[in-house]
Amino acid sequence: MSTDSPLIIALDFPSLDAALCLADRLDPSRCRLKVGKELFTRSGPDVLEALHGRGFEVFLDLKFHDIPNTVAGAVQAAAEQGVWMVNVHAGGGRRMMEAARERLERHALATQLIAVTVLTSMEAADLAEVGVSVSPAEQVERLARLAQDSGMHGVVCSAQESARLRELCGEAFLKVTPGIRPSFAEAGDQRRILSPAQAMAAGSTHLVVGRPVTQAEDPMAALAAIETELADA
Ligand SMILES: O=C(O)c1cc(=O)[nH]c(=O)n1[C@@H]1O[C@H](COP(=O)(O)O)[C@@H](O)[C@H]1O
Repeated sequence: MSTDSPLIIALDFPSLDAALCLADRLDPSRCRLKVGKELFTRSGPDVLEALHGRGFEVFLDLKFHDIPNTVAGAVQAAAEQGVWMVNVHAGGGRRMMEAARERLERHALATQLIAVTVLTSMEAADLAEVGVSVSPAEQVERLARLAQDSGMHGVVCSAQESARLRELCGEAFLKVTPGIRPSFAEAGDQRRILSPAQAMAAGSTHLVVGRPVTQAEDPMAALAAIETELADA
């Protein structure tokens, strides 16, 4: 089932059972689901089959970062399992991203391919420690431009950078933004955060929301509260 909703719920769970328990409380016409490293490492492709079988579109968030041939093969493997979206790290460079895009095209695979810029948990001091002396915003701009030049459909960035990337890369270039905190949620380990309504106003095309929904007593009510915040904006 395809949905118009910008919401992607991050299924960050340690087991297939726990993930499906949450998925069964959500509605594929109102959100997509994201499968990340912990869940995929534990469950393998079974989780993709189970979620597709329930009608969800799936973002496989494994943030591939390796030599071009290895990443191209991994992206092809993800796309052949029917995922809606897959990601790589823009820091892997132009040749890596181009190889991934070419591989999808060669096999006529329609999966959305996006690149992570600077993780939303990172701030200037974290970048400085890994030898990047510019601000997170500047580094995001640089990597987003490179990602677009390398044929990516969009990027993962903080919603705080969406407005600038809309100017720089256009409306159609996807801006998938984690670090979303509705009014009822805590920041936790995220650093560069915005509310759902602020993120959409800034030009985010998709909002990744994890704990505010998955840890809620009533996840569907939390999702509905986010929809209300978006509708009232
Ligand atoms: O690629 C991602 O999805 C991602 C990139 C990023 O920069 N920051 C980030 O938080 N994420 C993911 O987005 C989700 C955010 O979850 P919450 O912080 O619980 O809302 C997690 O699954 C992260 O792995």
